[in-house]
Order: sequence, then C-alpha cells, then structure tokens
Amino acid sequence: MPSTATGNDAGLADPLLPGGDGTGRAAGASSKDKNKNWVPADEEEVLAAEERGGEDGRPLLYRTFKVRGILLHPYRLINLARLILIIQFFIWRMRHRDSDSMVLWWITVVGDFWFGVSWLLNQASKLNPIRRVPNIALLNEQFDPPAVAGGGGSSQLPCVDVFINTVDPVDEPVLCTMNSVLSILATDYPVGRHATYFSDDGGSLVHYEALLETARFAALWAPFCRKHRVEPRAPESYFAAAAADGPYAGDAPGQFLDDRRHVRREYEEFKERLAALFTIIPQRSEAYERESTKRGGARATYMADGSHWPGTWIEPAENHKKGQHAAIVQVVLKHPGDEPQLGAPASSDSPLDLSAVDVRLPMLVYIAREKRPGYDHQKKAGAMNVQLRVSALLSNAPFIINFDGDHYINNSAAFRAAMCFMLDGRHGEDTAFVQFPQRFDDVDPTDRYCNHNRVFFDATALGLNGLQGPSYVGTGCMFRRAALYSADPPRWQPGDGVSKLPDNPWRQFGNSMPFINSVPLATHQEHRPVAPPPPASLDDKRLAAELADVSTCAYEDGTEWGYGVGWVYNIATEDVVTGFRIHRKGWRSMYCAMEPDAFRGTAPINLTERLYQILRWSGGSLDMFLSRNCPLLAGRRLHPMQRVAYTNMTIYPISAAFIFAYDLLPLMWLSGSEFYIQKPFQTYAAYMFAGIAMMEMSGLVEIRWAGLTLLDWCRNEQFYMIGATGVYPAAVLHSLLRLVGLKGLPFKLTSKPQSASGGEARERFAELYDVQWAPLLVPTVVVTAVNVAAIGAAAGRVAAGGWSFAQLAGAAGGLVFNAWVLLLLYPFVLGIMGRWSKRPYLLFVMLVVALAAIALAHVALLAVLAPGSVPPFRLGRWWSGVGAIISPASWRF
Ligand SMILES: O=c1ccn([C@@H]2O[C@H](COP(=O)(O)OP(=O)(O)O[C@H]3O[C@H](CO)[C@@H](O)[C@H](O)[C@H]3O)[C@@H](O)[C@H]2O)c(=O)[nH]1
Ligand SMILES: [Mn+2]
Repeated sequence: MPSTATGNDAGLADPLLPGGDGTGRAAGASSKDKNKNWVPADEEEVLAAEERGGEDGRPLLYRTFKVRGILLHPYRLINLARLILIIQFFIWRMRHRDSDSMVLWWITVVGDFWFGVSWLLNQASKLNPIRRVPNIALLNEQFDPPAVAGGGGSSQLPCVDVFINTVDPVDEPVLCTMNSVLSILATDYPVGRHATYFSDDGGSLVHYEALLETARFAALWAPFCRKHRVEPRAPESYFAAAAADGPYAGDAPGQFLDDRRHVRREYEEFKERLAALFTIIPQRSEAYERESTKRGGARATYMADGSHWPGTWIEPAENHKKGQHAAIVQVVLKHPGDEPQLGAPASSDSPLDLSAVDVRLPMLVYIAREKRPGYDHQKKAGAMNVQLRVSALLSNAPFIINFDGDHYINNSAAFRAAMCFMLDGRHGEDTAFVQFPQRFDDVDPTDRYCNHNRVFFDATALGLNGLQGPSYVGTGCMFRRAALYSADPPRWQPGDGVSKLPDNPWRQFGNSMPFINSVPLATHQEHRPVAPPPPASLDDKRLAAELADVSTCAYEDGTEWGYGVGWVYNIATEDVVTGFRIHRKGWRSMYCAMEPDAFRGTAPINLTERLYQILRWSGGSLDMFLSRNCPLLAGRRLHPMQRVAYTNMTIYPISAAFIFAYDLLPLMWLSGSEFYIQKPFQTYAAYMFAGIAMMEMSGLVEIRWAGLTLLDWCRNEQFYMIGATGVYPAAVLHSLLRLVGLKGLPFKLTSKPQSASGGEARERFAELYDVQWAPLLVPTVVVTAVNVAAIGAAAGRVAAGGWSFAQLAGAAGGLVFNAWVLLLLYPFVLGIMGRWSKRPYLLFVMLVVALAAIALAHVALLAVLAPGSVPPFRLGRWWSGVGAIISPASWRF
C-alpha cells in the first residue's frame, strides 16, 4: 500500500520543530498557540544520536518537550508555597485548639488534613509535564520507504492486531460501530501488517452480517481513501465535512469530485443495507421457520445460507440467548498476503479508476465468545482476553491496539505515531503501551458535563508522561503483546535479557498448546519481516477447534487470565488497573496527543448517564485501591511519583465523605447559639483565603501550559464538585459492599447517541435535555437546596435588621461560600431543568423568587417569635465549608 514520507502526517508536523512544514489545517493555528509554551528537552540526546550517526540503527523517532521556564518555575513555586502554607496552617490549628465544639473542630481538622493530602497527591504528579512528538516522516524513512512502482513489500513496520468491542447493535448503533471498522480497514498502515478482531458480546447475527456488508463496502472505501488520501476514514464523519475541506493530498485531483460523489452514493446504499438488516433477518427467519418441517419448539434465527445462527436468537431460546450461546470465530476477510494488488481501471460498473491503487483489505475476524450461565463474563476485560488468544492463533502481532466500538480512527497516521514510541532507541523496548487522548465528537459546545475531560487529557496525562507514563484509559491505546502476557521489561530482565516461558505455562496461560507456542514468538518478533498467519502446523479443522476452545468460558478456569495475564478482572473498570499491573512490573508508557486527533468517539451528554459513567469509574478506582492491586502494595519497580499518582487516581472518591459533610454545614445554623469552629476566626479565614487563592493561581498557570481555556478549567472544578456530592458517596458505598462480600452496585453500558438515521431525525444534543430521575441525583439536589436556603435565610436576617457591620461582613463571607457551591453545581441544576435549561435566565428568576420566599418566611418567623429568643447569626459554620473548595478537582472525577 502506498505510503510516502510526506503523506498523511502533514497536519501532524510539529510546529515546534524548525522545518516543521506547518501545513496544518484550520486547527494548525490553535495548535501552534497551544505549543508555544513548550521547549525542547532532549537536545543532548539529539546531539549524541547525531554523533553516533544512527549506527546502532535505532534512530530518535520522537522529540521531547518541557514547559518553558517562565511558566514552569512559577508553577512549581506557587505549589511549593501552598504546601508550606498548608503545613503552617496545620501547625497553627494544632496550637490553637480552641473551638465552640471540639467534636466539630476535630472533624474539620481531619477533613482539612484530608484535603491537604489529596491536593498534594494530585498536584505532585503534575510538576514535571512532558510532551512527546512523534516524527512520522523519519519512521517512514527508516521502516517504510516509498515503494518502487506502487509496491508495498519493502515495509519493515511491525504487525498490529486491532481489537474492537461492542455489545448491542441497537444500544451501540451498528452504523457507528461499522464506521469505526471502516476507519480501521482503510487506515494508513501496510495492509498485510494489521488484522482486526471484532468482538461481539451480544452474539448477534446483525453484527455478523453488518460486518459482511462492511467488508464488501470497504472494498470500495479503502481504495478510495488511499487514492485520494482523504481524512478521516470513517465515512460518516468524512461526508459530514465539506468536500473542499483541507488541501487535496492525493495523486488524482482531477478525478476526486467524481469519485467522491460515486462513493457517497454507494455509502448511502450501504447505510440502507445496514438498517435493513433489522428487518431482513427476522423476515428471513420467519420464512425458513415456515418451511421447516420440525414445527413447535424454539423459533430459530437463520443465516443467509439457511442454517441456524449459533449465537443469540431474536426469540431467545436454550443455548441461543444472551448469556448462553456457543463461541463463534469467523474470518470475514482473510490475510491478504504481502504483495500489493492493483485494482481495475474505470469501467461502467465501477467508475473509479483504481489501476494505480492497492485494493487489498486487511484481515478481519468476527468473534463472539462463548457465554454460559454460572460464569462471570467479566464484561469488556473478558471479551478482550478472548481477543488476545484468538488473535495469537491467527496473526500473533507483537503490537495490539484496542478501541471501544464507538471510537474511530480520525487520523490515519496514528498507528505510525504509536510505532515511533515503540521502535525508538531510547525507551522503545521498555514501553509497554502508548496511550492516546480520548476525544469526542458529539459533545455540546459548552461541554456542560465536562465530557472532554481536558484537564486530565491535556494536563494530568502530560504530568504522568514525565514520570513512568500515562495510565491506560480503556480505548485508543497500543500495547506490546508481551507486556499483556506479564513479561518483564528488558530493563528489569535478569541475565540475558530474554524472557522465557515459565516452567508450567499451562497454569499461567491455559492448556492450548498452539497458544502457548505463540507466546515466545510474540515476544521476539518485533522485527519479524512478515506475519505468517495462520500457524503452519495447524490444518483448518484443528485451527477451528482450537479457536473455539480458547473462546470458551471454561478455558480460563484455574489459569492466571484476568489476574496475572491479560486485562484484569473483578473490578468495575478494567483499564486503570490493567495499566497499573503493567507499570508495577517496571514497564513504562508514553502519551501521544496528535493533531488532528488520532481517534474520536462518542460521549454521554445526558446528566444521569454521565453520572453513571463517573460512578463506574470512581467505584472501579476505589475497588482497585482496596484490592491486591493497591498502589501502596506495588514493589520497587513502580516509580515513586507514579505510586503517588496511582494513589491519587484510586483514593479520590473518599473525599466525598468530607465534601458532602462540608456542603451541608450551612444547615447547622438553624439551631444553637453563636458559634465558631476555630478561634481566632479571622486567622482561620485568612488561611482559607490564601489557600484558595494559591490553588486558583496554580490553576491559571496550568491552563496556560496545557493550552486549556478558562471554561475547560471551570468545567473540571464544577464536575468534580457534582461527582463529589452525588456520585462518590455511592462509589464508596459500592466498594464497601464489595469489601464485605456483597455484589456492589450494578454497572451499566454507557448510552450512545442514537443516530438520526433511525426513525425521524432527532434534534441535535437531544439527550442533553432528557431528565432521567435516579437516586444518584438526590444528594446533589439536597446540597443545592440547603445552600439556596442558607442564602435566603441570611437575606431574611439582613432584611430584619439588627446586624453590626462586623456581622454583616462575616455574613457576606459566608454567602460567598454558598454562592460558590451553587456556581459549582450550576451545570447540575441546568441538567435537572431539562428543556427549561435552554433558557438559563429562567433559573435566575427562579433563584430570586426562591430566595425572596425564604427570606420572607424567615422575617415572618422572626416577627412571630419574641425578639431575643432567636439565636444570633452564627457565621463560623458557613465558613468551615470553605475547605471543600480547597479540594482538588483530581483525576477524571
Ligand atoms: O460486557 C461488555 C461491556 C462493554 N463492552 C464494551 O466496552 C466498551 C466500553 O463500554 P461503554 O459502556 O461504552 O463504557 P464507557 O464509559 O463509554 O467507556 C469508558 O470507560 C471504560 C471503563 O469503565 C473503558 O473501558 C472505556 O474504554 C472508556 O471509553 C464498549 O465498546 C462496549 O461495547 C464489552 O465489550 N462487553
Ligand atoms: Mn464509550
């Protein structure tokens, strides 16, 4: 397949590097802006490499950048100053154990201490942010020089197995999933060097036939993409953009518009065929069922050739329903071989001239693993471990990249970018995975629920990148297969540096001999010239039997799958913990953000859905902290600061307990007498203010180096607070239930946007305005109400008069806290307003009305009760809650 050094990485060219060709698209300007605060950090390495003259054959395939000193030094300094302040604050509090209630005093000491520690955990791993920029042109020069006369056989790029996962063709719209598949089949990587493994956890015939349709359409789509070098290679997104977007990059500008028009028509027909599967399959099954002589019993679902579908049936039946069906492994597209095949010239049937284009398609395999009642299927992790074994038998690539079903390749140079890190001479061999940021298409413009997670993906991840590497976040991550098999990284390997199979590989890997034989191959084949799938030693029949065997539930019984090998089990989220298991072995990881984005996916923009997603993440994190994968238990191969970072990532939901309590503190002033939690109160307040101010200052510097907007930062703070009030308490509950041996909360699939093609076109961002009530919403509603009531009551007090200036000033301070909490919860309130939130001013009207009503009620109450019987206003209690805001908006909520 044609791949030239100047190909698709045009937009990728590093604007920081002298000579970067800067042909970025519209985004180029903004990325330049984003990068202007970064300077090279690897000049010595570069010089040394130049001196060696590349003799050792391992060129420097990426450049390293650090934050410009003018931002980095103040950033570190502010944080150091804040640390000193916090320590000083605690010393001061310990020396002034003076309060109207020592019980509350201790609670707030513990709470403030916790916030101090969690802030430190969160901040410490961000102090040395590092960006790495792959040099794809150099990679191509070294490993994939332009082929002579359209050939592709000279490529030395290693093989990649691509995993993609889905469960349900309706909940996860099949069109979206197939777009992802198309983007993979058409990506810019040597066709014979990657194979795609599609895992269908629903075992649905719709998926299987959709894949057949997709393979058929890909025969046109992939060559079209190659010929004209179009981007992105997911047709839905490609056709959504204007035809003239970006410069033309192919070799046949004259034919482009005609070809595009033709392919677009074919794509529309392809879409119709996909949609029709939902009616064709039941109709066909009806027809066969009528013909069938055996009447009565279960009504089967039939494949096109008239045989029973081995997976789940439309009408569930014994051995053909969700959670109970046989394993299916079907090769949809065979390995195409390594010789390029040019297509046909234009003809009346096929108006595209493909005579200069390689028309091969990469290998594509459908997998539905076996499901049996009585087995815990371990969701995505279970599916991926089956993919790992099946792919080992079929193509056994040394590298693996995995995608959620709703994530497509947006920049087809992405695989090559990842290879720059894997093949680099410095840390390449010790790099277990390359994580790309998650980016999303369908998020509302203001990103109300912080789906973009920019603070994590553009700041925190770069901090980790300067340590042992970013955590694994579930999708868009390229792995070294050996690392998933729990091999040691070369730098920690004893003796000759060659990892060997354990004495008893069956205990570790299960009893498939072909699989066990594939393991050492995967470790040493990085530079294997050509993939030889399938293993020559197996004939088709034995191979089929072996494939079915490694896809059964029982295969993993008594083995290390899910513990020591593959993706990790028994946890609400498999991602962070799997990355951690690899890091604790001493591997490192790399972070690769590129322009245009490597991959894009969909995100839940409904409030309730989003909260459930956060519940799964925070519950999973805490599960991890309380499991044998607790970061505090890892050995010395885990970088000390990486341990700090993982501790932060897993323990953060605990903050919920304190934040929730602090948020409710305003309640207390409804009874009792004048009251201070900490005396002298003025000093306490001054510390609080200084602490908050320094944290916000550090945040402002951070958004500068990370290239974020103020809105990104606010969203992060807001959603941290929303999660902390409503979701983290549930996550803590979940983990406690599990600790005592109960099941914990059920976790559900994250909902996907339903595309307009099904039924009548839906309004854009419709899900944003759906209100789905769930218990998860209640705590935050309560906190909101309490804070509104507090402001209203204070207003009543003021209206009733009788306050000294000092009291007024104090009350104002308290009100700032209440207003702050409300500001942080603002997106949540918009969410429960549903459609009304399209007119946010209504919210302010409502707020004013509510405040007035509460204030009036309060005045009335004061008038009814004898003056003097009402306790004076107690501002101390409002104040203590300020501590809540000192907490870090950490990890991804
Ligand atoms: O039994 C299951 C359940 C889920 N999936 C797949 O797992 C992926 C992620 O599931 P989804 O419900 O979309 O979760 P999200 O919250 O969108 O996923 C985020 O969070 C997960 C961890 O909780 C990570 O695994 C994902 O990569 C990350 O994008 C999807 O492709 C699913 O099809 C399966 O294959 N089998
Ligand atoms: Mn998702």
